[in-house]
Amino acid sequence: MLDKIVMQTRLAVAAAKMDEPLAKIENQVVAGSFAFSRAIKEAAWAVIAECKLVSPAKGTLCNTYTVLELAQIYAGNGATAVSVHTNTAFDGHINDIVKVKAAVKLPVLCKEFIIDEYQLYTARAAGADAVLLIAAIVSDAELVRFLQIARELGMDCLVEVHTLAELIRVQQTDARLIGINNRDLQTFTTTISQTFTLLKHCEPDRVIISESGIKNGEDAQKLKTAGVKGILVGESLVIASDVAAMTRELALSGSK
Ligand SMILES: O=P(O)(O)OC[C@@H](O)[C@@H](O)c1c[nH]c2ccccc12
Repeated sequence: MLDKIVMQTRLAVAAAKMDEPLAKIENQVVAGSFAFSRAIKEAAWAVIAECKLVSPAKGTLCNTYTVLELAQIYAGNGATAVSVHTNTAFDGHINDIVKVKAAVKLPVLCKEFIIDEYQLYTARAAGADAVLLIAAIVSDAELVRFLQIARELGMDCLVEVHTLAELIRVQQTDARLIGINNRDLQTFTTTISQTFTLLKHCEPDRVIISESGIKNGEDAQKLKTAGVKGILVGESLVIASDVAAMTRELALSGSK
């Protein structure tokens, strides 16, 4: 699944570059102000709420709300930041970032499969405050380079790991924000115990976010107690019968 998405992303980036060369986008880019990491550090408990309408494994998750409506519900109910999928495998589009940024004040994370620096520029040009960098799909050299470019663009990186080997690689860089993905991107199965396992190996000065498979306030509470700074939640929010109430549950249970 991951390989297929990455391959399609490479093709999409190549096509986008032909359409709009990097030189052109570079002119439109205004540097950000690291609003994402600031919001997370200032929060006692950070909830990054994801607008995820479609998943490649499960198909349509939500057709009750648009990306914009979800972002507004999250913003009104205690979320710290909003995550917006821009990859076509999740039915996302880079313009969704533009729309969300125009409507809510919260910092926005661009949820992409970043394999080329071109995507860092398009994310920032759309207004993203942060991007996801998935350790499994980049080399060590790319990771360092992407972190550097994002910093120059005033954008934060949430660097995602799923295994101990990836965590060790990432902790050799100066990445501050590390996301432990509870989902195995090869099989798409999730278990929050992945966070408990890897947390023991995290250096104290890294800010850790637990990602995926978080079902409710009880899971959030356990993760907070274990020592993570926050959570990234998509599916449980978008399938909830009351999205606003679920957002509040996740936000409040972590601060108990
Ligand atoms: O919907 P969930 O299980 O709450 O997960 C959200 C988020 O963590 C997930 O969308 C995600 C995190 N990293 C990824 C990388 C690729 C695809 C998806 C993801």
